[in-house]
Amino acid sequence: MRGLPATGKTLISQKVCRYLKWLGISTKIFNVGNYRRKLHGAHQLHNFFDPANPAGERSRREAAVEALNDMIYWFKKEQGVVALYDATNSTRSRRDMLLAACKKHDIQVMFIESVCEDEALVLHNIMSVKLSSPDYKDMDPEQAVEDFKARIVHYREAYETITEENLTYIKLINVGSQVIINHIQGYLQSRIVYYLMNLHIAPRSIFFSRHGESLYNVMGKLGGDSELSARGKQYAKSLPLLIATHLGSKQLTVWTSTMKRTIATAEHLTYPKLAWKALDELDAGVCDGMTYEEIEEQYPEDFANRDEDKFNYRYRGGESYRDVVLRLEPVIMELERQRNILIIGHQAILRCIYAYFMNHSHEKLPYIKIPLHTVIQLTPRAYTCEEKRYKVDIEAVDTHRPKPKAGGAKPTAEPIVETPVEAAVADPVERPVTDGDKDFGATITTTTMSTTTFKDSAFQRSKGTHRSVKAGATMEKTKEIQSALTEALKANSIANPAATSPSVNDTHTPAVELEGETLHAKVGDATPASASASAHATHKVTLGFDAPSQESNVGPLLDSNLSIETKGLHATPPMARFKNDLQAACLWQEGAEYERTAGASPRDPIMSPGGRLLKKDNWHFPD
Ligand SMILES: O=P(O)(O)OC[C@H]1O[C@@](CO)(OP(=O)(O)O)[C@@H](O)[C@@H]1O
Repeated sequence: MRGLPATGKTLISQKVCRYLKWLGISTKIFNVGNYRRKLHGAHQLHNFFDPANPAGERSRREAAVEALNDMIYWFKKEQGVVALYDATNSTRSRRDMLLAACKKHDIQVMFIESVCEDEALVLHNIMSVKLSSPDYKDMDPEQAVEDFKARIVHYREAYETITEENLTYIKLINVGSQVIINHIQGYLQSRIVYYLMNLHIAPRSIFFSRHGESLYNVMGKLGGDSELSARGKQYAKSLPLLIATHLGSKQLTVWTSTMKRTIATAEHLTYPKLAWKALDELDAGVCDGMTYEEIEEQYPEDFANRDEDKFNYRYRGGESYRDVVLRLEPVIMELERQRNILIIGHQAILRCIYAYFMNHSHEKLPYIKIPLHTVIQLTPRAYTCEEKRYKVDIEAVDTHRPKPKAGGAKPTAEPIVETPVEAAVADPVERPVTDGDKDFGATITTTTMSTTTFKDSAFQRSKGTHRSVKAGATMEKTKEIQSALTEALKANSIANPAATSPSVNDTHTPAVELEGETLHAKVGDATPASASASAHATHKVTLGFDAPSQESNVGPLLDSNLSIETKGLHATPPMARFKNDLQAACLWQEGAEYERTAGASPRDPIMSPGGRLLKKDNWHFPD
């Protein structure tokens, strides 16, 4: 970070950190102010920061060096991916020190400079965050403001803005009203730039509500696309008054998913509406339309795996919470850009979005309580979000399944994350449907979002560090299997010189295809080969990747030609959801084995019990 005191550096650091961690990228803030307070005590008055005060200068440099050392240690020893070095870094000499240390340890540096010429904004920042800092604890507020202003003057005397053309930087002028970017390279840097360009500090609230109770909720079934129950419809009618009570006359846009239950819940709201495909509920794949009990009975191993690591567990033919986070990334970007928004969504979806704003870990995220018939209002404050919950007095089933206790015991009644209801709203009031309301059905538009594909090498590495131990073990096992397979395929290739070549679309496309009973694979540098397998046998399906190009440098975690076998994994079969998504392949976990039914037409669509079309159309899962 770079910038004079009270220009929003800490706020920016915290937001970037929260965003990257939510995406699963190992990120940490190193705040030099905290090191200074620890080494030299809080309560330092403005002359400590005077560039003409050599003792102060030495002490401040000492704090900067300590923070820098810790940061480098974190990169090296804890496999950190993005560190936010939060300090003014206002002089060229401090910048040079930082650059030299990072270069020595092969760390790329991107400067984020915040320039704020708006005096009123700086004063607001001093009042809202600086006065509550330990630096001014027990000091008269007026005196504290004066002291802080004098501190800014000292920094301004020595301030040297970045002008070096060879440095990577983004300058945010007056909270992004002007943005200058220089030498931005790679996926992560451009993602951060895009994120920063979307931020604003205008006051606003984000409201969340699940759809009204659905018929499937009443039956305890997951997913599907069912209608609202009678109580759910009643909740939909109560929403306009509830929202108006807490929003007043401010403008609002309503976002729904493309599923019937969220669209029906928004029916009586007279604000502009938008239906996002990206907001559709977590896809439970073959379990879509089942109850938890049915899943436990029919897929006991999967059921246990999900309880063990709910964030990473991916339903057969469906999604994991991790997949959903990635799919929601464009929604988060848009939310940051927008003002007042009401999202009418689903349990899993709202957990992911709520976790982003409230900074919850991936472990806690899938257990966050988002009850039916409750509106949650989040209002961003200086470094946090203020939360209010309004529970509507219309009964609804409880769909929250808490994390089971270790040792296979039944779920505890205690959720991991539960926010108390802070405010309740009066009884819902029915309002007659007006002509204006009816028109809104037609104004709903559908935006189809595609899954984000990550290509940045640092990101790939960070995903690797988040693989569970099990997944790591799988990678090891995979290498063994790969070499055995290589041998088998080579032998087959010699025995069968007419073997056909697999189709390879790009460098990250799995170079293995199943055709009828034949597995085509490209292994190593060997000529593409094919291997036959006998009918009715359980097939081991192997994914192969072309060697990553030099530039993409996916690092040591993904060897070229690494294959991943689905036996022992419960991931989506290859070439289904993430055809070109290398990182998704790294996240597969262990689970049950797939079987392929010989003779089933590869083109026969397979529907989930809840009526969702399963995407891997040539696969059959054991009953
Ligand atoms: O991840 P878990 O806790 O199973 O919750 C997700 C489930 O919540 C449900 C309800 O059980 O969401 P919703 O009714 O909000 O669409 C299911 O559709 C979905 O599969």
